[in-house]
Amino acid sequence: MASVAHIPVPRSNTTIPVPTGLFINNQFVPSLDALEPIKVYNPATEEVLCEVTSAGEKDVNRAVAAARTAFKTTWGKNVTGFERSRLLNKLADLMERDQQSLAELECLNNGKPVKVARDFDIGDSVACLRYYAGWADKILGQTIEVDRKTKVAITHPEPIGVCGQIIPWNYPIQMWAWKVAPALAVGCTIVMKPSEITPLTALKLSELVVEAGFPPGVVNTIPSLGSVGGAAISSHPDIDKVAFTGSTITGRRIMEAAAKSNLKKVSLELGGKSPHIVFESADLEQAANWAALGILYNTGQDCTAGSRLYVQDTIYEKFLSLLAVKAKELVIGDGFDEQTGGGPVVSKGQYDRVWGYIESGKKEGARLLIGGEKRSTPGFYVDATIFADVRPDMKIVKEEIFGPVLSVGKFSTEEEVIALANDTTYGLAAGLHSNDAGQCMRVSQALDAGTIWVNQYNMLNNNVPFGGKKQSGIGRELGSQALDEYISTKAVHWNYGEKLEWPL
Ligand SMILES: NC(=O)C1=CN([C@@H]2O[C@H](COP(=O)(O)OP(=O)(O)OC[C@H]3O[C@@H](n4cnc5c(N)ncnc54)[C@H](O)[C@@H]3O)[C@@H](O)[C@H]2O)C=CC1
Ligand code: BAL
Repeated sequence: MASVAHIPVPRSNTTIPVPTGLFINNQFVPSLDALEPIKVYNPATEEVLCEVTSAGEKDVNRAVAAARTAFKTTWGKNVTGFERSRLLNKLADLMERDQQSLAELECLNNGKPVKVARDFDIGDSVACLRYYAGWADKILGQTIEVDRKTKVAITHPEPIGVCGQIIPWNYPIQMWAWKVAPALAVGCTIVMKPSEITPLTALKLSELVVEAGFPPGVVNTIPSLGSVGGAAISSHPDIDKVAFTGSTITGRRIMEAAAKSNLKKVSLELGGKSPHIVFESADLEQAANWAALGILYNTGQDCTAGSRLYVQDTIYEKFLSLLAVKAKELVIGDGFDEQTGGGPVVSKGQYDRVWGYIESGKKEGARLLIGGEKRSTPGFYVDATIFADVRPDMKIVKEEIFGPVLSVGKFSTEEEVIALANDTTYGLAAGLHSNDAGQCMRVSQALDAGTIWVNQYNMLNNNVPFGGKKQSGIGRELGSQALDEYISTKAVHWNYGEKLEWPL
């Protein structure tokens, strides 16, 4: 029996018990590989919260074997859509029941405020589970006419099999839900590798998987280092599909490993450097709110962060003043205070990385509008930082920072800003603000990204597909499109009348 860590909850006398073993076959078990445990930190205090078991290659093999057995026996094609739907709805109910303690744990491990984790990440995740519960008994095949008299073809949308799911640290619960819900809805089994930086809520959710009544082996959770467990999943010969969210460099490695092993199906949700455009006709007050949200939500640790802002020259200085005020209004601090809107960045590594970019912006001559000063108190906090008058060749304009650091540039014409916006290897998202409907339509058509927001930013819905173009990814999450990522379509050609004349 593996152990349980009791994590103290600030401002209360309570603790949250978190199982720290590997979750395989509905049990928390010790590692077969006996690797160094993973130290898990609180980014608000820089202190260690607990240690969790780190899976090695033997553990990955054991989790895959459990998932394969479940796929062949209790899950896969052996369970009805009605039952998959019932279990997903039950899991959603349990997540909703535990939303406060899950939000507290997410805050302690990831840094995001409890209010944000509870009302947005978990609220959206519960809805995501329910959305895919709704799909589970509606995964339909087709009857395809072949010649009307002697033959017909039937398609069966079958679950693809055992899925490796590798998720990042910026939305630990939400990325879990985005991956797990469509996979379970179609009948796949799962080997889930949470980020080694934020494994706690995935372990806690594993308890809910048992309580909901999922059979052993359907969902397995194995915290591990990316270079160990993540690499073993990507190259595993008995995993049929890998779904990943994270950096473009790791996405490339996963695709390479998939190609070199068993050609498993791959879906990738990768980085971005998303442009956000404000035209002179826009409601400037509203555009400033959305621009602040676009870069500050989740402390900028968002693949869709609107990190390149382009403002029309006629309103440039006025808009910058407005934006500076809005950005300073967001309270970044104690995540257990319900007034707090933003937390620290997730880790020392991420903190150093973001400060490296801030220093580079200063060195390359961008005008520092607000922020750019380190706090002297503990915690990986980075205050809202805005650089104006940036040039396209600056590092802060070209590279994903994943922090609350905005680069603002000026443009004069629609054509000019479309060219600036599309001048990137990424293609995840883009936003524009304008009061001219024709311009909204023209520009949203011209922007080269998987998601375009018009007069808003960063709003996603469970029933709308999400994913990237160019080097921002392959495949789609959310919406009915996400189901396709987990389906292998079988075509049955049926002859009920043709006699074959032989030889030909
Ligand atoms: N698109 C997104 O949502 C995310 C983007 N990023 C970007 O990546 C930068 C670096 O963050 P990292 O934590 O290093 O991202 P990462 O892409 O390395 O980590 C994401 C996940 O991939 C796993 N991983 C790492 N190496 C692997 C490998 N060789 N094979 C399989 N899985 C592997 C990690 O363990 C984690 O679960 C961030 O600053 C940000 O720019 C990071 C996290 C999420
Ligand atoms: N905001 C979409 C999910 C992500 O950042 O990974």
